[in-house]
Amino acid sequence: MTPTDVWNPQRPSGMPYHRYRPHHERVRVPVSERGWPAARIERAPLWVPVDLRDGNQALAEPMDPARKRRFFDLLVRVGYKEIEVGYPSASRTDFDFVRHLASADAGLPDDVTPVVFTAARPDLIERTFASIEGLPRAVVHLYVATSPVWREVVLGRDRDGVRRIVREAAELMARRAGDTPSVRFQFSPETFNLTEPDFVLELCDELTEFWDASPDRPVTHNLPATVEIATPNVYADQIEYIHRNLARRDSVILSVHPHNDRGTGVACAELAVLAGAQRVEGCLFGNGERTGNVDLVTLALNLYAQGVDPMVDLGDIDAVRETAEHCNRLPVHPRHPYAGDLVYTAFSGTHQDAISKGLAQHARTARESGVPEGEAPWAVPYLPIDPGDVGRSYEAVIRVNSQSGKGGVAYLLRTRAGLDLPERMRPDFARVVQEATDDSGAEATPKELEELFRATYLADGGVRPAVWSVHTDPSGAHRFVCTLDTGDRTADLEGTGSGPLTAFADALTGAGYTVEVLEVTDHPVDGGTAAYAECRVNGTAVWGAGVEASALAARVQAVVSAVNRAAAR
Ligand SMILES: CC(=O)SCCNC(=O)CCNC(=O)[C@H](O)C(C)(C)COP(=O)(O)OP(=O)(O)OC[C@H]1O[C@@H](n2cnc3c(N)ncnc32)[C@H](O)[C@@H]1OP(=O)(O)O
Ligand SMILES: CC(C)C(=O)C(=O)O
Repeated sequence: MTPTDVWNPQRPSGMPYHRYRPHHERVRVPVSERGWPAARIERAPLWVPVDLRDGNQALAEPMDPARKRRFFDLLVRVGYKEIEVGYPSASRTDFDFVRHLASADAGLPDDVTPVVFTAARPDLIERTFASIEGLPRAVVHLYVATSPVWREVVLGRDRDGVRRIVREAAELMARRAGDTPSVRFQFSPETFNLTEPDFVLELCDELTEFWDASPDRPVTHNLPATVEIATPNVYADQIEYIHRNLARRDSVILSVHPHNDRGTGVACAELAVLAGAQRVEGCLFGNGERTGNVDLVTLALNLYAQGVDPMVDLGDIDAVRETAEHCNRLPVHPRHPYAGDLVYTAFSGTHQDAISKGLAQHARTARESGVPEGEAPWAVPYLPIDPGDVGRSYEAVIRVNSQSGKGGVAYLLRTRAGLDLPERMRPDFARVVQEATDDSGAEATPKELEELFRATYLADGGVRPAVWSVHTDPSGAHRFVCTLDTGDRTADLEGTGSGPLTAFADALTGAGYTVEVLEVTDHPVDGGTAAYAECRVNGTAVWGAGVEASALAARVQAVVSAVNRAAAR
């Protein structure tokens, strides 16, 4: 046995992993300098949603015109300024949608530029230009796959052959656009991440030159991880290499288009921006081919959570999500970053404890510094952003089940039922909740928690002071006089003490209870007072509670509740 066998007992999987080649054997990235590891993202890149094209082409049921328009309006509302609106040569719906945007009554905002997508085929390019006639501005986006496997298997061309397709398409585009500045060009070497970097540079530089790009009319070179196959650092190296070596760099908008096959689309996009990308294409909530395009919502809110303006307004994330779900006919996962139903919810005890302490601290800090809670710096454990910032309420932040602890239970009782249990009482009620949720195996809603609290502490029990009064004599001593109903009989009792409760405890000795009041607190509630008392009853410490119209009645009731709970044990 080697030392490794001691701590790593894993054995060969038996799966045919040898069928796959690592990325570095397929593409060599000639990195000589690497700036991205130390870079920071200090401003948002230009986000370009491609939901209406790449997202749409991945749907079993592509969007109908009404859904397309609804999605487009959402994207405009959120604040996207360049939007890929379709593949007009591919379907009548897409063609008609672009024509619709070109019509006077479409209300295309002055600061929004539609992007239209085309393959490098003359008939498709012609149709694409026919679709944008009358649009005040547009980007025509040309794509051709460039990597060895796609060249050989799909296109049946070598590097020169692909260069010729690109060149001929570019010529036709330039002819159709004339020198109108309202049409700009975009090029995507599809499968960029699998392509030899020198070939990408060759194609991009040639187009920059041929289209005569300038800082006033830049060309967009968009470098897709069409199928994500390497770790994000590799993509970052690829992007940085192109960024450093592109010709006429100030006339090029360097864009990326990550997919998410390895589940690292977001990381690829972020590292690509560190590496020099200025524009990111993706889809809301990561819809798109296979495992999806990179998720633009996550990217924007990741920046937001770092104190960087995301330049899009996601303040009502549920409305954004509902529209995307409706248009795509696909649900967003409950655990989806920032937007899922459960992402601001804690079920587990220690998380709930930390969150409720954090929220209380946040409220205190805001109060003390005189700023609204929604403006105060955010530092609440387990919640990377304030749910309120994306339109989520705090109501669902803490939910109770059998894995919850006293902190979460107390938080819900306080915030949802107005009952602020003293710290030392919380474990007592948490045990009751634990038993109930262990039995049911289900979550306890705030309403159920309140009912459980009432059933545990406030229900009528064995003894009840039917009539009672407290008298204070001039020396300050208290006398408690009551008729105690014990269910099967009543007894007239009287006791004295330094306060009303000690006098009541003294009276209870007449009914056979030795009661010592150990701790009692109260606070106002709607229409009265809630009181909590810990009493030693016949030698056992027990908590009780009362909710009554007056503070004294609530305190007396809390002692009665403790006595009854002790008797029921
Ligand atoms: C990574 C991406 O997302 S790329 C975008 C993919 N999106 C779509 O395909 C959605 C819309 N597409 C369509 O509706 C259709 O594919 C159309 C209308 C564009 C073309 O349809 P068809 O003419 O029937 O061709 P088909 O769909 O079979 O595509 C295959 C052909 O396109 C060629 N092709 C693939 N990419 C390109 C390209 N970028 N430029 C030129 N030709 C291309 C293939 O080599 C193949 O040609 P071949 O038939 O000579 O072998
Ligand atoms: C062609 C580009 C933009 C694309 O959609 C991809 O590679 O996924």
